[in-house]
Amino acid sequence: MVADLPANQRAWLRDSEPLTLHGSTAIVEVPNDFIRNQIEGRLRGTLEKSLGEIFAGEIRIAVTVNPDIEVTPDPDTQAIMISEREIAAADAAAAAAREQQQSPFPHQSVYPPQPSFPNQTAYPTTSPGLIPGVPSATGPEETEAPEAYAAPQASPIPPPPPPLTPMAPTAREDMGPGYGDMSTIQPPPVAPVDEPAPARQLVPGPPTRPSEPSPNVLETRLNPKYTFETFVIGSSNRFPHAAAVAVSEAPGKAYNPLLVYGESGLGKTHLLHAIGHYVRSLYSGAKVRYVSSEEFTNEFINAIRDDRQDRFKRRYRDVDVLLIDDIQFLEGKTQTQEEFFHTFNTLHNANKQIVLTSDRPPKRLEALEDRLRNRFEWGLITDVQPPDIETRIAILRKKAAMERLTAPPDVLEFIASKIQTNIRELEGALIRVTAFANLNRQDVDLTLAEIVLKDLIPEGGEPEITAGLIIAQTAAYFGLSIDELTGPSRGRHLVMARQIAMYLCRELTEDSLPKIGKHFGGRDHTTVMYAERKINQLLAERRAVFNQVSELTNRVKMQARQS
Ligand SMILES: Nc1ncnc2c1ncn2[C@@H]1O[C@H](COP(=O)(O)OP(=O)(O)OP(=O)(O)O)[C@@H](O)[C@H]1O
Repeated sequence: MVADLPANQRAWLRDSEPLTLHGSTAIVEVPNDFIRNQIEGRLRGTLEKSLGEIFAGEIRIAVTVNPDIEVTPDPDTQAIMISEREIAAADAAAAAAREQQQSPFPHQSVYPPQPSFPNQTAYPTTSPGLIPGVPSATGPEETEAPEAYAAPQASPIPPPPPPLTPMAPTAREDMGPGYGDMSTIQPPPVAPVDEPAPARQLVPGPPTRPSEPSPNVLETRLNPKYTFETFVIGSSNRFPHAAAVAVSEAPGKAYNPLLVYGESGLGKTHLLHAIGHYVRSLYSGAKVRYVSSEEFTNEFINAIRDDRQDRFKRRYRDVDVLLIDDIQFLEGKTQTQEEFFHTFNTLHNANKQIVLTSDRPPKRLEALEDRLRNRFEWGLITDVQPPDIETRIAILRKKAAMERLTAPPDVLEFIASKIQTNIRELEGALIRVTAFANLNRQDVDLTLAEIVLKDLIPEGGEPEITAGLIIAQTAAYFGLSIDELTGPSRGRHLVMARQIAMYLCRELTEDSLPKIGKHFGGRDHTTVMYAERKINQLLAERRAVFNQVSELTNRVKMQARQS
């Protein structure tokens, strides 16, 4: 099939190297952005079909740029048009490859090569963590201040990667010395761009010092705890982790977009934030923006309402890395999809990195426009799976060390054996067990863990729990009306009840932070984050809170089973 390609298209493959086959994704390295764009824009379908036939199954291509690959010069003409001799040689090579059912790439004799991944282990040994500046809610008034993170701490930095090239080089420059006159090549189809992204170059540099907050540090809204350093790698997430590291080290070059999908609580958001931190630690001044697609939608609606679309556009198009969480929420929202389509095009055309997460692969995002779904498939798609028991134990161990929670290995193993899918629940169980021990001035042991987890994990499977049920039960438990619980009042008693209800929504439902905020009178997602963190902390400090949370959990679960 490759032999049937026009000569200029075969030229793009000539210097491409198949790197590894991971599941159904074939990773291909190319020397520069131009060739990547050509392969992604024009050859993807052909190559995927060809590989699909060879491997007798569906194969996706992910193209990454490796500037170390030498572009082979054409010795005769120094032009893109390949000579008859080369065509014949390429044909012969391709035919041989076909015969051997090996590689569709003209210059590769063995496919797939040994599994490997670029830059897999290189990430900072010290987190470029940001310091949380969260206010405490001790006064009579509710503290609903959104999470505000101060400047990053100075930390040792890894050796800087090579500078990123400015985006949008001319095709001629980008093809390298061997291609000579490019006039015969048609540029790849370029998506419409509303506004060009500013041409800025990311320069590797030292991390920002705390005394010198970088201009956009508050804008990034990254959770300081979600770094690569705190991310436990196991077989369930090795590939998405490696891909996340690769895009952080070479934003806009490695895979663009990178899309990570998987079920709730498996670390997708953690990876997004980790990319943000790592990019910021490697490239000083890099503009990184994290947003959930629900917030994107809300901000877009507000921008239209307030007639501030220009500001909105600038906010999302003038970035080096856009991290967008839970894109499934764009489904069915036509106008927001339209806006995101243009945002995506502007960034992608400018070689700015886009990373997306979703609860499903793009193919299954049925209520998404084809053109958007199609773009999501341009780069690398990878999934996170539920962790195996070893990874679950390692996550608990790390969490215990980070939060200074003492729990012996048999207890960690017990918790890990009981909670098998959602890592958020896994962490929640550890916090509850250690909090219970703390309140009773007891050591954490298996008997205690069994008691606590018995309440948490009922026999006979999990009933479906909704935010509405939690709100109704919490209101009744505290003698409040639902309107009071979800309304604007900030009396101390109300605030605690509301924060417990938010915490339970986070623990017992799969609703996202913005969605939970919506259930509580349209509060911001950062208010929900704050409530979750505060109740987690109070569980270990105040017996009353522990008891209230435990009793309410039981009531909610019992009610859910009955309905
Ligand atoms: N591999 C991991 N190592 C350490 N912690 C992890 C790992 N995976 C997930 N976690 C932790 O589990 C919790 C849930 O993860 P996260 O919020 O990233 O999940 P998610 O896939 O984005 O879920 P959702 O789709 O519901 O938003 C977080 O506290 C996160 O730090």
